[in-house]
Amino acid sequence: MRTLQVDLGERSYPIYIGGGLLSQAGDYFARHGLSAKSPVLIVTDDNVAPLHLKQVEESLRQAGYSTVVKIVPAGEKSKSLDVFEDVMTAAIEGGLDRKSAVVALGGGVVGDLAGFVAASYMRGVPFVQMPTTILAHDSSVGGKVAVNHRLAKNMIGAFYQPEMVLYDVDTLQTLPEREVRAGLAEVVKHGLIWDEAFTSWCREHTAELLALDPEALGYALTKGCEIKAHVVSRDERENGLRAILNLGHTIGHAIEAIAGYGEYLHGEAISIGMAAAALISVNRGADRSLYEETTSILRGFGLPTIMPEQLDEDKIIGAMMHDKKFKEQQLVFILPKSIGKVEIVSDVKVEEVRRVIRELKEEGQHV
Ligand SMILES: NC(=O)c1ccc[n+]([C@@H]2O[C@H](COP(=O)([O-])OP(=O)(O)OC[C@H]3O[C@@H](n4cnc5c(N)ncnc54)[C@H](O)[C@@H]3O)[C@@H](O)[C@H]2O)c1
Ligand SMILES: O=C(O)C(=O)C[C@@H](O)[C@H](O)[C@H](O)COP(=O)(O)O
Ligand SMILES: [Zn+2]
Repeated sequence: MRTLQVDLGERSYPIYIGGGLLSQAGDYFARHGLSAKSPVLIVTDDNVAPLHLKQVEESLRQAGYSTVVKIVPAGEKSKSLDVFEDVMTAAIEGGLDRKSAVVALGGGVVGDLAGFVAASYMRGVPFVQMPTTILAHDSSVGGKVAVNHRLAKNMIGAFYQPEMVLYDVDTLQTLPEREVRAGLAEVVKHGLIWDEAFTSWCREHTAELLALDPEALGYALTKGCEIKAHVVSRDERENGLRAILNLGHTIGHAIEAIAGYGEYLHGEAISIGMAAAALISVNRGADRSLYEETTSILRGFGLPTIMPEQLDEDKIIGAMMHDKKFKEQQLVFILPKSIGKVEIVSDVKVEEVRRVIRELKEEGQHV
């Protein structure tokens, strides 16, 4: 078991990464002083519930906690105000009080949704992340919680940090292959923004990661969490540095919104976005090898790097303008400088984006 720390100055919280952690949930709750006198709300989805809910409930019960469970439909569509209201209803009907904890047991969808409930219920109650996807090594750390609006991703949300992250990596063995690939996109992102050596390691261990080799996966997720924790610890509310975690997201979020939530998985959309960001850098003078290396790593994980023909250029641009990264009339892009290094750029012109959308569509015609 490894423990990392997110250090926010006034407070800090741990990320526990290891096997068998869900069946020790109750002990961790007690150790972190979470109240056993108030009911705990476990939010999960209908894929995760049959796999992992029982052990969490059992462990909490043994430690003296009573639980209320809300199971939401699996998938991105559950990051909505409607489902948010359903979870709130479960919290009120379940008698949660200000000392109650909300647990997110699942992937990034459940984490973002339950986190926003925790931030809002009675203006904020304790929150615990129990991630069960590879992608959630990213989403469970750092306190960004949100639901989507029809027009834009993560539009309604808050910064709300958990009490702890309990990452039981044993759960990952049941992930469908497409989710494994999509989750690894954020692992690769962490390498591309911060650590050239880790990016090379990911390339060299692609097969082990795709095969869910516990040792390789444990290393990659610890490294990914470490990079994320480090960045968030330096800039919790995205006043500067934290924006680098958005590599690939300017275009990626637009793809998710215009295609209809869930059509492209988050990891798939940001993979295309990372290819686009590298190509913008190349069009601005970087060596073409930057784009080629980036896309070859992503393709190695079976991730998409071309722009699907059916995605309308004007709609992508329109959706980008609704994103949080469009501010003061400027589009903020994270552009790679070299593998492992990025810069935050706010002078990317819409014409440059149109150009890469077309170029990435043309790439598709050659495959
Ligand atoms: N808050 C953040 O900082 C942050 C960071 C990255 C991504 N996100 C958000 O995270 C979301 C994507 O997260 P995700 O990819 O985990 O999606 P997800 O939560 O939809 O999970 C993916 C799928 O895997 C299933 N699943 C989950 N755990 C499983 C397991 N152990 N075994 C079998 N199936 C399992 C789920 O039911 C779902 O169908 C997006 O909404 C994205 O915007 C947020
Ligand atoms: O934690 C962050 O900061 C990130 O940007 C991580 C991203 O992977 C994640 O998808 C995040 O939800 C995007 O944030 P947003 O502010 O662009 O909605
Ligand atoms: Zn992301």
